[in-house]
Amino acid sequence: MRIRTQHSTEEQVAKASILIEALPWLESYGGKTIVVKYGGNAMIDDDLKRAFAQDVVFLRRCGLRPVVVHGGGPQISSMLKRLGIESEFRGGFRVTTPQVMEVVRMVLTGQVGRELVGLINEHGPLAVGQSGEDGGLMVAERRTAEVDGEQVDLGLVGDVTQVRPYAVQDLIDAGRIPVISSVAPDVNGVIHNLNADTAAAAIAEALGAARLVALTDVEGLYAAWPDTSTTIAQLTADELDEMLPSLASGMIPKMEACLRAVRGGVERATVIDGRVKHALLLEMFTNEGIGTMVTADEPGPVVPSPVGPVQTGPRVDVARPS
Ligand SMILES: Nc1ncnc2c1ncn2[C@@H]1O[C@H](COP(=O)(O)OP(=O)(O)O)[C@@H](O)[C@H]1O
Ligand SMILES: CC(=O)N[C@@H](CCC(=O)OP(=O)(O)O)C(=O)O
Repeated sequence: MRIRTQHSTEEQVAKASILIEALPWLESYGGKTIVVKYGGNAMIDDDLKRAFAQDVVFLRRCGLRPVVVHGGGPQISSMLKRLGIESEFRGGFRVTTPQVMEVVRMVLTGQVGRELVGLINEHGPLAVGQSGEDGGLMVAERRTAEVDGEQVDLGLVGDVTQVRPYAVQDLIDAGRIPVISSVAPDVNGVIHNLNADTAAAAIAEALGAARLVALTDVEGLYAAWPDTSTTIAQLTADELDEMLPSLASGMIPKMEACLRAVRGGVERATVIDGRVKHALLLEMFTNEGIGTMVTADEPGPVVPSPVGPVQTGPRVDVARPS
């Protein structure tokens, strides 16, 4: 026998209304691909990592098609420190020598990716790890960064020029959750270090994802960083384009990635606070959402809608398998 704990009617209704608030969003996103970028700075707490894994599984079990693209900047920095290898960031990107590249590849694909796969798979055999190298997923091209008006060399840092999303699509179609690390070869097979936000945007675009959601360690995009009193809730691609030159450090690649995604056909790109437990569920299934949302220049209302992503034509070359 089990005695039922008594709750007030208000408590019961409050619980049910949370589920009911989620209903139109579940209907709207059912069957859609959602690319979630999990950043290194939001993945340093074990409790938060477990909650993140639960959220991703929740999306999949609700009929959405989540794909995780992960970073691991702090984890790379800590391994480099242990190995006594110097590294620096310029314009938000890590200057990557061949020696640093070996560590980046080892930490992202061999350590951070493995850990995320393990956490998701505590809920069932869902996650499959992939690097940008597997199945020729991404092709990189060496890039520079603008620092104080000048282009600086970053070493083996790449931008994404081509995505072959087929292996990822196969996994999604089979009910799996791809977990992708941000390294990729150039056309000569030389492995490059990709900023994970950049990789996530290119993959979201190539998959025709409805949403790109990037978890980070701030509330969203602050209007006048380093002042943190005002967080922008929503802005258009044009408004973001204007703000980009004034942005600092890690926000540069992150907001560039959001811009690229929405200009490439992703309906909305959002930066959310990964320090908040279950931030992903709050963003996906509540009316208010959290963080900063970037929309196309003439955004539709941010309400549940059964219409598919607006396709403005991919900026990355989506190669067909030969
Ligand atoms: N306008 C801004 N709004 C919010 N954060 C900013 C802004 N400009 C710079 N930042 C910095 O960018 C950081 C997020 O980028 P990054 O450290 O690369 O995150 P992640 O590891 O999650 O990819 C924040 O912690 C903050 O220090
Ligand atoms: C070129 C470049 O800077 N690459 C990043 C890759 C990892 C990453 O992007 O991790 P976060 O998402 O945790 O920042 C780096 O080496 O740190």
